[in-house]
Amino acid sequence: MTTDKELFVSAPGKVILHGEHAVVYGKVALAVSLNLRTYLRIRPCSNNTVQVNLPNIGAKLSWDISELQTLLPHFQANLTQEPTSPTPDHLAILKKFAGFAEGSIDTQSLAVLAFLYLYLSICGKDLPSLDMTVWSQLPTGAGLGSSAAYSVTVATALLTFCSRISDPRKEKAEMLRWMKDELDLINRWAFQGEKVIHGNPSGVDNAVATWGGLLRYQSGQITPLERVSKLQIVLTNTQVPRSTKILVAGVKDKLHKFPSILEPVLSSINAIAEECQRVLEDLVAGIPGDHYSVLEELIDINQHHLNVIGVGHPSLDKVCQVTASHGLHSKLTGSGGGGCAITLLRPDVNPSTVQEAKEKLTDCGFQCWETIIGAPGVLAHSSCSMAEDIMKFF
Ligand SMILES: Nc1ncnc2c1ncn2[C@@H]1O[C@H](COP(=O)(O)OP(=O)(O)O)[C@@H](O)[C@H]1O
Ligand SMILES: C[C@@](O)(CCOP(=O)(O)O)CC(=O)O
Ligand SMILES: [Mg+2]
Repeated sequence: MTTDKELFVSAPGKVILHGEHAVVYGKVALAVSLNLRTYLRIRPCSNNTVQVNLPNIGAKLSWDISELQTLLPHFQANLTQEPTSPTPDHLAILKKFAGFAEGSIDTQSLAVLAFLYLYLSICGKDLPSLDMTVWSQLPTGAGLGSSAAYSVTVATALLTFCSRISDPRKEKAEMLRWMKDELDLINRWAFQGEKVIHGNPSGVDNAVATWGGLLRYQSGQITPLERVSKLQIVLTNTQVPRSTKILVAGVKDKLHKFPSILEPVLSSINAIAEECQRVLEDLVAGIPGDHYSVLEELIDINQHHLNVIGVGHPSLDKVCQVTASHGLHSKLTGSGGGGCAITLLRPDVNPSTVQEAKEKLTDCGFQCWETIIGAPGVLAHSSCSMAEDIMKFF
């Protein structure tokens, strides 16, 4: 257990350029981290309780260690070094313990279950008394990977707190990060947290939140794409709430109902992601070509495919119409069904065109902002290095 009083960790949200939903079925996804982060503070308590404060979802809970210890017999297998998957029995036990009625689980309660699962699995040898607060710059449930940033910060904090990985603050390094093998362990535990929240996640979201930057992801294979050009995008939040778990389940049902119709669509989405990577690499290599026209066409085709698999929404169609009327191309990002869309900006785009499109989108009740992509993955922070405008939430 770390001796220092309190530890801060943070992890970025993400946008998926191409490959959402198809990546759940082993296809390629291209995803990039955002400069919006989730922050977590963890500190030891001396009152034999575990206190969890989640202001973004209005949850504040506390349990006695003695109560939590009654659950340990069900988590013995988890005490191995290897991250273990939550089973239906684990989730039923945790729902009952947390007082959540079976079947009535809203996505917000899933955060509590994910914490309990990770706490009992990672710290099970000697349950520590602790106080944890998580606050995020990311809108939750909007397709920006808030669940993954949450799972990565919780896994990182618990692994560091229980000395399962090193405490980077002791290394006095410039950027407080972990070694590759420790980041890999963080990512694999965070994936277990995503399984509680998403049901059947691909792992792309927690990979981006852990490693940061732009990466290619396919069936657990993570390929950082440092040598590709940075894209300028506008993020639009339709503010339409939705649950990734429900949307991912819906695609699974449709795929089982129409396999010969849906499988070619998923394969086409895979080809779009591959072609996008090729174009981005040509861009950075200075190979001549109308690269941005191709990138725009890929965005349009993929958006139509995402509608076909059932994860579109009228609000997302509206974003596409408004931006298209300004010569810009957009697609949903993340699980869809509302949430966020991305719009590609050409380097030579007229700033007034972008401003007009953003004003029209705002008039539709959407929230939109230009964003910087490629932020670092999970980081540790000393209290004194935390920005004041973040610290006010802790
Ligand atoms: N800052 C946070 N605090 C607490 N829970 C969070 C936070 N961010 C995300 N979550 C959990 O993740 C859920 C949203 O996950 P999901 O439906 O996958 O949407 P997305 O990952 O696109 O934001 C929330 O309902 C909550 O359970
Ligand atoms: C739809 C999916 O491909 C991405 C989900 O992203 P988000 O939770 O909506 O940010 C699911 C997954 O890859 O786990
Ligand atoms: Mg999610």
